[in-house]
Amino acid sequence: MSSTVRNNDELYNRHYNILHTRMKQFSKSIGATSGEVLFLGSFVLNFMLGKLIHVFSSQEAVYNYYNDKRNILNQFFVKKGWAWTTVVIVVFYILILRSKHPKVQSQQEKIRLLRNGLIKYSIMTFWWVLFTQWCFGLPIMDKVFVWTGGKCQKVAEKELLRHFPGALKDKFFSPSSDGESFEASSITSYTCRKLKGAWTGGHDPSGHVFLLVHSSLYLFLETSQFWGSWPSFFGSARNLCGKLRRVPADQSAEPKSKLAQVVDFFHGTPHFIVFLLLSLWWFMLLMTNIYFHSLAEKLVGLLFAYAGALLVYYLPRYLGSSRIST
Ligand SMILES: CCCCCCCC/C=C\CCCCCCCC(=O)SCCNC(=O)CCNC(=O)[C@H](O)C(C)(C)COP(=O)(O)O
Ligand SMILES: Nc1ncnc2c1ncn2[C@@H]1O[C@H](COP(=O)(O)O)[C@@H](OP(=O)(O)O)[C@H]1O
Repeated sequence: MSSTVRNNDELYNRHYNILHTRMKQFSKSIGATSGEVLFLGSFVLNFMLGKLIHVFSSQEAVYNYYNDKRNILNQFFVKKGWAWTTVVIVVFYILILRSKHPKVQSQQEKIRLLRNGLIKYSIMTFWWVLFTQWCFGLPIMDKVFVWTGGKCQKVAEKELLRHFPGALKDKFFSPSSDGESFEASSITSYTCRKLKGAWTGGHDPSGHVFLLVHSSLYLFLETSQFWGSWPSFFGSARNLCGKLRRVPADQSAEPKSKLAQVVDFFHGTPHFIVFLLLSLWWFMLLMTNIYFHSLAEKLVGLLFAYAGALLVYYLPRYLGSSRIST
């Protein structure tokens, strides 16, 4: 080996060790593992990557299928994002309970796991509801918008009469200064969209950024307690691909159907389904970061998503609570 290559290797190892030690120190100081710090940080990376792509892409690349709000990934997955997250966590728990994982052997362990899982799911669901759906009136994201001067404007009278008949119209809406349309500051963004109004004038935190980061943090922090290692994860995936491609040597023996092999794989690797959804959420977050909202609005969505995970997963660790242990 030449001395230049050896020097480079030594330099690389030294830098790697410094980075590794710093990372460990930082993780320890905030009560998280190195993997968690990387995962939490990946959303900031996504944010910066989105900005860079937006700035450096040509117009043709900036306008495409993924910034069409009607694209199927947005309408069928993200817009029902909490429901998909719920489906995945339920399937994950079923697989873990059936997998004879060393952490869930006895009946007592299973009950404790389910109880803790349900408590954390309920709090995370409640936080999602408060931010995006309802918070003793308007959801938090819409409250922020209205408090910063935002309104639902340019609502045509025809639309209004269709959805707000009679006295309801006067309760919520007043005529705009243009004299041709109506406006309101106490209806949700959802209602405004239904009325084909313009949701403008305030700081509008990104619901998409919130939902995608909130769901990802929940799935990651909830399932990481059962994580094995990357080599075994990829090993299982490679193994499955090999089995699906291979023609059985003994043609006379009853071969396992491909479907049965895939089912076996999901049983043995319950994290795979979580991995799939996390990949989709990360990709859709990148699309939101490239094409939608202002930087500040996305940052507020991100901070509210971090807040939920801090409350449910890090605060108990910090307080040394044993009631909702992860
Ligand atoms: C130990 C196991 C723990 C898991 C326990 C699970 C228990 C489940 C219990 C029973 C199952 C019942 C079935 C429940 C179904 C799931 C509940 C839901 O999530 S229903 C709501 C689905 N809706 C969504 O997902 C909507 C997501 N969309 C939004 O929040 C917003 O559209 C937006 C923030 C993405 C954007 O807002 P916009 O205004 O810009 O469109
Ligand atoms: N990744 C994505 N793909 C497609 N549309 C997206 C998107 N992220 C955000 N949007 C759209 O951008 C708008 C603002 O999103 P949000 O406030 O939730 O961050 C929403 O439009 P609509 O409300 O008209 O559906 C939403 O559908």
